[in-house]
Amino acid sequence: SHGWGYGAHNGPEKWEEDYPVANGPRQSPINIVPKEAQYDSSLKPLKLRYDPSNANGILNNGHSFQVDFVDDEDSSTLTGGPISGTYRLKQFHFHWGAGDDRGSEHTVNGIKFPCELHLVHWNTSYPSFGEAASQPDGLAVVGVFLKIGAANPRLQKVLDALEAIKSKGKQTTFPNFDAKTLLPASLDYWTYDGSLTTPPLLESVTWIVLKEPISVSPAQMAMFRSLLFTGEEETPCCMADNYRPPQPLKGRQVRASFK
Ligand SMILES: CN[C@@H]1CN(c2cccc(OC)c2)S(=O)(=O)c2sc(S(N)(=O)=O)cc21
Ligand SMILES: [Zn+2]
Repeated sequence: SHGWGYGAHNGPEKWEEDYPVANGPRQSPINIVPKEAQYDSSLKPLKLRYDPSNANGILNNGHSFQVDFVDDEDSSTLTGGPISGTYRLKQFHFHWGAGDDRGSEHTVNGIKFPCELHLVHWNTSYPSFGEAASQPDGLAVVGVFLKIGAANPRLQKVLDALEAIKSKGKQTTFPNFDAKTLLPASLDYWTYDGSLTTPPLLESVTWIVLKEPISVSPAQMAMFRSLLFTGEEETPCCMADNYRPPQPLKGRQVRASFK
């Protein structure tokens, strides 16, 4: 089937054909220009409380891989920051490049990072994730940049699971993982109103992009790139360059939690 993807025939330039919201007023990702971000002293500190026992499984969904969390209680939550109420952690996943010069979705002053982590949360004022995903304040995604440096031992635990989910549709159990260990020391962030960066591109995301990156080594980047977009029966195609480029700001304001 001609599902969406990141290739020449089904990639980001083609998504508008099936998802016209691709040209909407609050699309993501964007290029962040720190000098143009407005410091907002009313922004609260981010509060991320994750219970490692909520970690459930790890899945190759053919676009990225995601670690899914049990989200039927308020045990792994995001509160504070730019949002009001309580949002539950549903999954985290990554976007990365075939080379270290690209891979992130958000950029900073036009700079691309080799990888970007997204922690997806949904607003518990709605009855379910699916309901929340269609509301303007339904989702909150925390974005964390990865930059080339020393090997990241906390990330390694995730990467060690990838050989079991090499091809599309494969999944395995992934118990007892503390997603907080993937966060940098500083929770300073930029925030703006945006969308999912993959189809269905719903304009329901409050983006919270952390200023401080975490490290990843070249060998660890190679492990991301060892995954396949393709299923076991198909001609193998390495999973990489699974990022949407920055979208027009269309008058939106980016706020900073820090001076
Ligand atoms: C494939 N899309 C990912 C999976 N999801 C998904 C799956 C089905 C329906 C749906 O919307 C109703 C969303 S998701 O909401 O967990 C997210 S968030 C997100 S990102 N890059 O903007 O952080 C990518 C995806
Ligand atoms: Zn993402």
